Parts: sequence; structure tokens; C-alpha cells
Amino acid sequence: MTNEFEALFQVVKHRQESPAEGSYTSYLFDQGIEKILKKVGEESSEVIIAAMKNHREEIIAETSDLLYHLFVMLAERGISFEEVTAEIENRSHKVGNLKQERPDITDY
Ligand SMILES: N=c1c2ncn([C@@H]3O[C@H](COP(=O)(O)OP(=O)(O)OP(=O)(O)O)[C@@H](O)[C@H]3O)c2ncn1[C@@H]1O[C@H](COP(=O)(O)O)[C@@H](O)[C@H]1O
Repeated sequence: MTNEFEALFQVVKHRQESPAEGSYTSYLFDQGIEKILKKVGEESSEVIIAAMKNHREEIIAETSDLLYHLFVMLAERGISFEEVTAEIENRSHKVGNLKQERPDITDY
């Protein structure tokens, strides 16, 4: 699974380094961070809507759109795929992440 993600990230990086005619990825890099973040926002909303509708194919399609646009954002900000996977790996050693409920305030 990580291999597909890594391969997609490599394609994105390649487009960043060598823009290609007719490439949507190159178009995004050319437009800049505001456009990229606008797409991340749009695609996030579309994932939420698809999940609310519980429409299986739509959830998968919109999640794929969101991941792609997140990868473009990471590349634009100079963050490597390995930095994110290292963070995920670090977290995998921790369990019991549920925050304890705050005690009720009884003294004012
Ligand atoms: N994974 C993706 C991918 N996911 C989504 N998209 C594009 O993201 C866009 C999102 O659709 P929207 O309707 O929201 O946006 P739009 O109206 O087309 O574009 P805007 O005017 O809103 O920017 C579509 O044009 C999709 O084709 C992607 N474009 C490219 N890739 C990958 O990037 C590779 C290189 O693609 P190019 O850069 O186009 O050669 C491809 O082989 C894929 O692996």
C-alpha cells in the first residue's frame, strides 16, 4: 500500500522538478500554494460529503483526490515522503492515545 503512495509522491516530485505540458500537477505547481491549498480544502469537503452520504465509490474517489492534492502540498512545502512515514512510524509505538476527560470544575 505504501508503495502506491510512494510511487504517486515520486510522480508529483518529478513533475515539480520537470514540468510537463498538459500536466495537471505542473499546472498546480505553476499556480502556487494558494491554489494547492484551495484544492486541498475542496477535496477535504468532498470527502466529508461522500462519507456523510455513505457512498462507497465516492468516498474512495474523493479520498484518492485528497491524498493526491496533499502530496502536491507536501512537495510544494519541501517535505519528503520519508518525513511523513517516519512520523507515522514514530506514532505506531504509542498506544492509549485517548485523552483523559477533564474533571468537572467544582470550585469557582
Ligand atoms: N492522482 C492524480 C490525480 N488525482 C486527481 N487529479 C486531478 O485533480 C483534478 C481534480 O478535479 P476537480 O474537478 O476538482 O478540478 P478541476 O476542475 O479539474 O481543476 P481546477 O480548475 O479546480 O484546478 C482533476 O483534474 C484530476 O484529474 C489527479 N491528477 C494527477 N494524478 C496523478 O499524477 C500523475 C501525473 O498527472 P499529470 O500531472 O496530469 O500528468 C497521474 O498519472 C496520476 O498518477
